[in-house]
Amino acid sequence: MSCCTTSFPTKLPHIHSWKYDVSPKNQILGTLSFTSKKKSHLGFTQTVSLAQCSRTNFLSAMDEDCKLEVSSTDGFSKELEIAVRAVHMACLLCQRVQENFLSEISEHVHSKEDKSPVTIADWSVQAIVSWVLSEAYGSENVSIVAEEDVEALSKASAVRLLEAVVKTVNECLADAPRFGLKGPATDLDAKAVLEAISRCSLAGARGSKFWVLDPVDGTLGFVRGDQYAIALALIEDGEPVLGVLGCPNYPMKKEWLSYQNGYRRILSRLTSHTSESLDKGSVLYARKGGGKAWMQPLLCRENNFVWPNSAREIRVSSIDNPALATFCEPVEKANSSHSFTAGLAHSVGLRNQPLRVYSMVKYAAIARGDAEIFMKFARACYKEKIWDHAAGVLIIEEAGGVVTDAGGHPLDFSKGEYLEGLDRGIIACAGAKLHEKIIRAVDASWNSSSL
Ligand SMILES: Nc1ncnc2c1ncn2[C@@H]1O[C@H](COP(=O)(O)OS(=O)(=O)O)[C@@H](OP(=O)(O)O)[C@H]1O
Ligand SMILES: [Mg+2]
Ligand SMILES: [Mg+2]
Ligand SMILES: [Mg+2]
Repeated sequence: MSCCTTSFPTKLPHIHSWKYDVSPKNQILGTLSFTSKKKSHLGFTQTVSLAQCSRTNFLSAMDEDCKLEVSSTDGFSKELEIAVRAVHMACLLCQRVQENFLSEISEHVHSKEDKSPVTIADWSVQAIVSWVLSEAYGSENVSIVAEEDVEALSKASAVRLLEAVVKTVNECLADAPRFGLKGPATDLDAKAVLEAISRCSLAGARGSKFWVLDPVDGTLGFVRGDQYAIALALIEDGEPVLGVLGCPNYPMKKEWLSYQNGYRRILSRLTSHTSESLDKGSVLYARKGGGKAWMQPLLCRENNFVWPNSAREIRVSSIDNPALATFCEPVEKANSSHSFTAGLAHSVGLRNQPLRVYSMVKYAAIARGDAEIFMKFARACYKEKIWDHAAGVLIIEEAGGVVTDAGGHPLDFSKGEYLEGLDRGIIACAGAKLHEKIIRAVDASWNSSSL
């Protein structure tokens, strides 16, 4: 990641370690990472543009024991930069909508044909991500596959609903400059919003390069005031190459995840804390092949929405002893068999209670090292969708983890809307040792299961 310019610090009293790299032209470009003994700096990454800073000047400005890390700026940088910003915008949009929901849920939640919930946040996020990507690359050059369509929104009876979506979209796009993005010259009208949503057609899922978006993953968690995620990935030749996961109710600190009684409770705890804990959410991202994944706090009103944002590298947990490991699974029994995973947990020697969390926040928890295993075993008749997994899979892999189906095969993102050929279920682990144990346990107990 590069682009954002900040002044280069010449006096660094708090910095105790740096890593550095220098481009062939003797210039330092990219992301400057540092660690510092000062608590507020610890583990953070400052994104800077150092194009004007020569190696000689730079080295002489450093303390002797300093190391500077500059991430490589390859072809994905601009795409990742824009995707991260779009997801940040989407997170703020969802936070605003969720706050309104908590007072009048029933008026805002609509049922889709399959009886699953959909809200103005799902449509609005799809519209703004589609709009931002199309503005950046030209709509004819961008292919996006996303969960929602405009059928319900386009009905004559849905006029008020559509108005609410248009209003939410425009409020969000008005904030684009805060994120270094250009908003529309004038507000989008209903036609433009519907067009942005419907541009994300499933047909794109068969191309060689396309974006995959779940505008609100875990809509049930969202309407219940609990965890949910915004998931954006770029697929190239059937594999995720960029992944961004926005987790608006999953702050930088692990302990908030265990609050399963909803957002209200989390909020009341947060407001009684210092400004540090006012970060209510996080955005995780990774690029394929870098072997690194990152996490940023959400910009928030209390911090005056300052961009560029800081980022911290994340890594999976080093725990490989099942007795110490925690596994995550869906909240809803209908989405994954709790009894089958309970049997697996017992046979592998997992002792901790399962962490039941809505949405791809489960993937985020593994990537951040807050849990070690994620398992999902849906009913045989259910086909997993690519947007429910693409971003999370890449982020876990780049953070050092392993994700496969229950047969140990990588998930196949090359066959359209669904993860075709998925063997039984999905298993994500912090490390290969735990992963092998789970795979073996699935084999041993599958035939006697009713799945
Ligand atoms: N029957 C069934 N079986 C398996 N999976 C299903 C099923 N129905 C839905 N889904 C998809 O699950 C997504 C939410 O998954 P979660 O892991 O978050 O489940 S849970 O909400 O915690 O129970 C959810 O994503 P969203 O629609 O984006 O919320 C669905 O794509
Ligand atoms: Mg849905
Ligand atoms: Mg989903
Ligand atoms: Mg969704």
